[in-house]
Amino acid sequence: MLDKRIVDVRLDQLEILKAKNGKEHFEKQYTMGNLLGSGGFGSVYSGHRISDGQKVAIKQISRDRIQQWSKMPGEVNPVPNEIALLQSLGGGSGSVPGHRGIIRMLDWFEIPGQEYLIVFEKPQHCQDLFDFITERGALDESLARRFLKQVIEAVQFCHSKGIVHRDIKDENILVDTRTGDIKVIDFGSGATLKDSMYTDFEGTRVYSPPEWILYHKYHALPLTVWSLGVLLYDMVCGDIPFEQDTDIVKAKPSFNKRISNDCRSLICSCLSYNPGDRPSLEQILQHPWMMESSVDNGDLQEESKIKPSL
Ligand SMILES: Nc1ncnc2c1ncn2[C@@H]1O[C@H](COP(=O)(O)OP(=O)(O)OP(=O)(O)O)[C@@H](O)[C@H]1O
Repeated sequence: MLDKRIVDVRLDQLEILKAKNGKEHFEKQYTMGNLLGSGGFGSVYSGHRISDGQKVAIKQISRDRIQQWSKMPGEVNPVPNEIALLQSLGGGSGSVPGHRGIIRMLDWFEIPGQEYLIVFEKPQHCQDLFDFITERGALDESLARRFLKQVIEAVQFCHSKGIVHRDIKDENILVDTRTGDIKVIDFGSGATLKDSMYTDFEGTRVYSPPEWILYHKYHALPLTVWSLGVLLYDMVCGDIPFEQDTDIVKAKPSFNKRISNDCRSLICSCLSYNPGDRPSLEQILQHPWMMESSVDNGDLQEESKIKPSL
């Protein structure tokens, strides 16, 4: 005969599942609007929270696209790794304080057998950095510095929480076009930070370092720093430095724009062929180019006067 306590616990778990799961439960709280973007792992829609009208972004990930699952405290079933990482970074119902440079997960839902819906804050006046650069062309160095500094601070926060993003790139950075504040998004390729070697990678190949292309191995910090080098080049030159594997493994970016020697030296040191020759995040922040003064709290629209195309 079944122990009554076990039956009660199972029924409690069922109640939790019923409360958390299901499209109906989602639809009572949120509405879904236009497609904002889609990528390898899912589609992202705009939407709003019914209770207060707050604008949100809703990421829909179909179950069969999910590669990594995690056990999360308080959850009966494993959840997509992305949800577990976002929760550790202060999202969802967790009590961990978040970081202003990292997108906040507000909620998530499982649609059993089909998909997951992750609800994010949607900053006002935001545009991803890929579109921002596509519209404006290469950014001036002071704006690139301002963005890079914020990205590094967000990445440092992730590392302090034991998480590595592994897909830092322009498409995964949202810019508030009024204030110049940025938020890192898309932890779908992230992982727990460890000192040992990684042999799996779901990030973006053109942002990945020679050691991944050649040997399918890398350490978290040099991988991150390489991607920051690609990102900085992309911001100041208007496009990424390498398209082909053969160019990545040469690790010799050629510069099609006039940029300062200090900026060039920082890019080249992040894009060092040997992972051990790349600077740490702290060393990047101390680099002479990063130390140059820029209008840190300035209004982005003020700066945009330089480029009347906006
Ligand atoms: N919180 C958000 N607020 C506003 N826009 C967002 C938000 N999250 C994502 N987007 C938009 O949706 C796009 C895709 O988001 P995201 O990178 O998380 O999805 P993905 O399916 O993992 O994409 P990929 O596979 O290309 O990395 C982003 O580039 C951005 O333009």
